[in-house]
Amino acid sequence: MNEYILIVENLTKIYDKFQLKNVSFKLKRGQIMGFIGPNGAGKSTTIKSIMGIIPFDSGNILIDGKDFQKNEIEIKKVIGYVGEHLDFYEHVKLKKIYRFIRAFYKDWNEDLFRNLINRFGLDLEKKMKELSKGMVVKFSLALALAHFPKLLILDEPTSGLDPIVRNDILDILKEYAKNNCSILFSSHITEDIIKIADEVTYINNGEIKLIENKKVILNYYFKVNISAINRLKNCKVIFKNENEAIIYVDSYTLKQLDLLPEKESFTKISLDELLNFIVKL
Ligand SMILES: Nc1ncnc2c1ncn2[C@@H]1O[C@H](COP(=O)(O)OP(=O)(O)OP(=O)(O)O)[C@@H](O)[C@H]1O
Repeated sequence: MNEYILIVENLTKIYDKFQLKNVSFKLKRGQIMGFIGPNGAGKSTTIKSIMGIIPFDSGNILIDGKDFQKNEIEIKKVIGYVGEHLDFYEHVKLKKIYRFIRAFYKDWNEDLFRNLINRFGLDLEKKMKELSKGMVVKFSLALALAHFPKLLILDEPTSGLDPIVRNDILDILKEYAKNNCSILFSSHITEDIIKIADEVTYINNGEIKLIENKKVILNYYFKVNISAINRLKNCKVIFKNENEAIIYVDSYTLKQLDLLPEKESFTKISLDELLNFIVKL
């Protein structure tokens, strides 16, 4: 079995005023990847290309070891997707929508679906237009999870939701990933990514800028004054601008640095600060 549930290789999509440029990344089975980027960075374009919602110009997408374009119907059965705009039919009851979607999946687990509906406090007799935004996301998530997909792809699922609903959703996602399932999760809300992601991928202007383990960023990435770089051997420069650099310092070097005055000018960096740094490069 392929170690990676999702491989994106050199994905290119050309719009008049925007391009996805050779986007490549890999998602391991059982891992959660946070896909971070500012507005207009190309997150949705990447996700829609992976999902086959929009055609792309070049590149390869392998899901569960298979070429997506050649095996689209088969592959869609192992993916769950919650998109950015959840425009279901407003006047239709949830029970009608779910029965319609259920018919597409031979692996549909009715007990799991009912459990999620109860846990989320949803009423299947309600019409879509009667749901709050949080309820719509929860309903979409229940639909996406009920056929127990190997890969769950979520495009900004928590944006615009209050912290209580967001936490509910993040808890469900964490539980789901424990069963060796994988999640690709785009968000502006780095707080959510900190809570659940294993890996973090940064995108800006249609280009992947960084792919890194979240704990590595939080523990071993530092912001330093540019003047300190030359004096710091064994430190890998990740990004730099005129005044500052983001460096990676391994744990051995970190211990040595404790003895040096330079350590004073080291600051740990949050996922948000790193995004700001990348955007301003
Ligand atoms: N159908 C389209 N035709 C032309 N340009 C498009 C189209 N769809 C998206 N774009 C452009 O592609 C760029 C990337 O958009 P995309 O929706 O992928 O960004 P995003 O990172 O998901 O942003 P956000 O966080 O705001 O949702 C934007 O500049 C957008 O205007």
